[in-house]
Amino acid sequence: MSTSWTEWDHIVKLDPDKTLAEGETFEDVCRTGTDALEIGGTLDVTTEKMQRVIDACAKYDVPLYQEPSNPAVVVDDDDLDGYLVPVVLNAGAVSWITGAHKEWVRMDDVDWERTTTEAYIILNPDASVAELTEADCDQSPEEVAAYAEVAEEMFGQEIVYVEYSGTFGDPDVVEAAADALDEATLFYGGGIRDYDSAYTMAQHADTVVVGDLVHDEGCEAVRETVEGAKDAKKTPAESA
Ligand SMILES: CC(C)=CCC/C(C)=C/CC/C(C)=C/CC/C(C)=C/COP(=O)(O)OP(=O)(O)O
Ligand SMILES: O=P(O)(O)OC[C@@H](O)CO
Ligand SMILES: [Mg+2]
Repeated sequence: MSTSWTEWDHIVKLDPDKTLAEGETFEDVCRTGTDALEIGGTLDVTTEKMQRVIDACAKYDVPLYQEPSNPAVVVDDDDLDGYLVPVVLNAGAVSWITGAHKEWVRMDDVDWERTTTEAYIILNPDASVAELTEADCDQSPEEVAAYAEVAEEMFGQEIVYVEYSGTFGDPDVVEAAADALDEATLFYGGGIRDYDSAYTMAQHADTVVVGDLVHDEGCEAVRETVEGAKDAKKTPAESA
């Protein structure tokens, strides 16, 4: 499968259960300068809502990935570049580590060419995804680094995702995860709402994920986070 995420600095995560900011369209979202769209949310996602977002984004030139929160919402659609499937390393309920995946393989003819996993480490205990998966969010930077190494070296995962959904996380934790990784791509998501927060996390993470902001504030705010993420990747010579 393609590994285009190795080139991404910024992702917009669209929640099919949420509306866009007033007066904005999916075309506006696609034109923010983000490198890819991920479609997914924890609560109240259906295939119909998923399909609506895929159809609205398909004609623009931005990579489009589904991030299914359970096997029942996976949409089979050629307009998708692929599927990024969470595996929650610090889940309390084992179903979110392998059980849901086993059921998915039983019920679907999985398109492995277009499927890869994201090794989630969930760190905001107040997020619905933490509640759902009964994640143990009490993790030191060293423990998060160890999870990241397990993902890469033991399970061969290509993407590690430090997830603080809904709140801005600890940059030291993200730095520890980054230091633990060799080849895998590090995603960071949670509470990125402006240039500075994007810049700070993109100094450590390979890719920052912006979710709620697109729904709450809209595309102008998202564009600033794209700039922050891109600027953090510039070499000193480029920034001069
Ligand atoms: C095997 C298949 C196909 C799916 C299972 C995939 C797994 C393990 C999912 C568990 C974790 C999960 C629900 C991930 C979704 C990622 C996500 C959108 C997290 C952010 O959600 P929140 O921000 O907490 O939720 P809301 O914004 O909906 O409140
Ligand atoms: O909604 P926010 O807080 O931006 O989080 C983004 C993403 O990591 C959620 O899965
Ligand atoms: Mg959310």
